[in-house]
Amino acid sequence: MSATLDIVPLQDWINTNGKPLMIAGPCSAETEEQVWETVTQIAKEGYAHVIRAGVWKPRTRPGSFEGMGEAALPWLQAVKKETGLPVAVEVATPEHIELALKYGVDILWIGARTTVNPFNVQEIADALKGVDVPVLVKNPVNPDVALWIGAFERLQNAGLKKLAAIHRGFSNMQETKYRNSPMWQIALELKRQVPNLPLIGDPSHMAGKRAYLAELTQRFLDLDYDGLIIETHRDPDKAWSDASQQLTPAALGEMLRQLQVREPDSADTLYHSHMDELRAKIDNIDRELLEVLAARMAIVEKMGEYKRDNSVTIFQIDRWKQVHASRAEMAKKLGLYSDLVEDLYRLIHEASIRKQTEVMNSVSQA
Ligand SMILES: O=C(O)C(=O)C[C@]1(C(=O)O)C=C[C@@H](O)C=C1
Repeated sequence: MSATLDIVPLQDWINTNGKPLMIAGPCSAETEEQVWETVTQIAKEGYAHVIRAGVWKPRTRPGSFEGMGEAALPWLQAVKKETGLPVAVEVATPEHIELALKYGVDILWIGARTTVNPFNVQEIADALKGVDVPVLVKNPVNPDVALWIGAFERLQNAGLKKLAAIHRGFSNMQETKYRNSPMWQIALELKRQVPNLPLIGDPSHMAGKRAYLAELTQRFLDLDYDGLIIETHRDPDKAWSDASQQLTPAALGEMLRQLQVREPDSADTLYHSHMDELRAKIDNIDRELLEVLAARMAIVEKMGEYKRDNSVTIFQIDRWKQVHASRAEMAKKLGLYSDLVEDLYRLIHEASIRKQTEVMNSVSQA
């Protein structure tokens, strides 16, 4: 599947001089002074193209700081005037949109907990009809590419063309290294289905801890993301929200300087001729791989016919356990990722069962 969206390229609405878009700012706008100090330090560092700050905060449980609301918007207006940097805030309701636009907010984003709900997204889209403002959409908390794309389609139907996606990771049940699981394949699938949609990485919410910010940011850059949104606070440990994932504007500058920014392609012809050779090899290997898979499937089909004609069940647990275990052993010896081979055989087994079910439901030729 793929979706066609009419998107204004990122560089046409924000000039980053060809560099990845960098959105930085505190998790929440807490006080006028905190916003002022944090943003002046960011501006001094010189890496940010946009300032972010949470004004309305969706919190997991009631009772924690839920944002300063409208009172914080003039503070953002003031730092925008002082630094010349555009400002971005999260919106979740038509009222938020009305207020944000009233105070000259330049970029809006829709949070992960809002993207999950098509009713909310539709309300936001309706409120934005006729407004030419860039809107960034965070991935829904559950790993559902179609739901994420659906949010863009709703905004597009309302006439919005300055759109971008933010990958902040996905909620998980158990304790994991990162607060939100990256599930890179979901974001890459979004990019495959909507290639012209800019993709921005959010290492702060993905990591949940400042110690992991650098490695995640490097991953985003290596996967050729178009930008980053990172939380930074003048005094991170005293932040009113997300204290453990923020770092000072100077520390963020230091982190960014340590990163390797690689190019999406090379101008070197030697590089291209080597790559072409290697890609031709991969093309051949993939053809062989698929031919082997087709040969396996033909045997599976034959087995289905014998099972049908002898009234034997499709699923053969003992044989399957044996296949599973022996392939895992082979994978280990070959130095292959064990989860790759496990996933592969799960898919192969599913396909075998599907094929044999088709055979069972067909009439015997005998
Ligand atoms: O060995 C069988 O009975 C098969 O049908 C083949 C196969 C497989 O794909 O390897 C498929 C289904 C069974 O559950 C076990 C194994």
